[in-house]
Amino acid sequence: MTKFLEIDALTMRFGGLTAVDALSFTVDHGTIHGLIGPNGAGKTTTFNAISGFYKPTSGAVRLRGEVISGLKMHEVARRGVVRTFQHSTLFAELTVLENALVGTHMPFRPNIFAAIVGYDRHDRTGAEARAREALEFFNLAHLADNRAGDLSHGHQRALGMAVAYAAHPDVILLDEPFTGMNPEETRVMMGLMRKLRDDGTTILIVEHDMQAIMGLCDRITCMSFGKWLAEGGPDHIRHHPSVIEAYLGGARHVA
Ligand SMILES: Nc1ncnc2c1ncn2[C@@H]1O[C@H](COP(=O)(O)OP(=O)(O)OP(=O)(O)O)[C@@H](O)[C@H]1O
Repeated sequence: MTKFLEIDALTMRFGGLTAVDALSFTVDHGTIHGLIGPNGAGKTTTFNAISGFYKPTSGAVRLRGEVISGLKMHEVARRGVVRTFQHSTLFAELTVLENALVGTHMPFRPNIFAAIVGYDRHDRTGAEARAREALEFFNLAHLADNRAGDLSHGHQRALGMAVAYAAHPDVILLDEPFTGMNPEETRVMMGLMRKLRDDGTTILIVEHDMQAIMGLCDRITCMSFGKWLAEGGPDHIRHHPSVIEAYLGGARHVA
């Protein structure tokens, strides 16, 4: 059977440093899959290679058997894999709805301003319906006309996901979505992610908040020094001796 999202012997070198070293794992359709590991393990680099931000030194990423590694970011997005960034990439001066509109055109136009002004009324109507649907999905519809920069931190992160969702992706890559969130915002965000998964979107998530990862993920891959270290459900990973050792070496605790 064709694997859904397959990372196959992915390797990424920066000069003499091998940040990701022949990493292989598979993300199943309709799951929340966590990618964890101590600082510097290579998680963000892996994300960047999957999303098209980096071209891997060797190895491949395949979606439903089709190679997507080495493509440009918007080409990867067009094939259904969209990422959010560690830090907010919203347009603070634009409204919430306008930000979501940018998302509807993410797979098609790298030029974001064209997304707002550069297409005919028919296109805009369809795009606006999709943008409003995304806001509805993330409980942001009542804030559509607010300036994105005026939203609370939690709402801004939800809007970041709505922008990604507006592109109707098959896979959303989330890079540290809980950073800077209070427990209530984290709880709400976890609910939104489950809703997204139950709606059929596959999620690959990098996150340091172990409690959130353990409570959220169907499956977890742990990497260390660029290499695959362990994989399994939260209970398997939580008690895995190599995982515990890797984290203790980095003075962190596994929840
Ligand atoms: N553009 C780059 N040029 C050179 N080295 C890099 C580059 N990006 C990452 N690295 C190095 O690759 C290694 C892996 O970094 P990466 O950011 O992927 O790890 P990480 O697991 O995401 O870490 P963290 O949890 O701290 O975010 C590190 O040693 C880092 O210094």
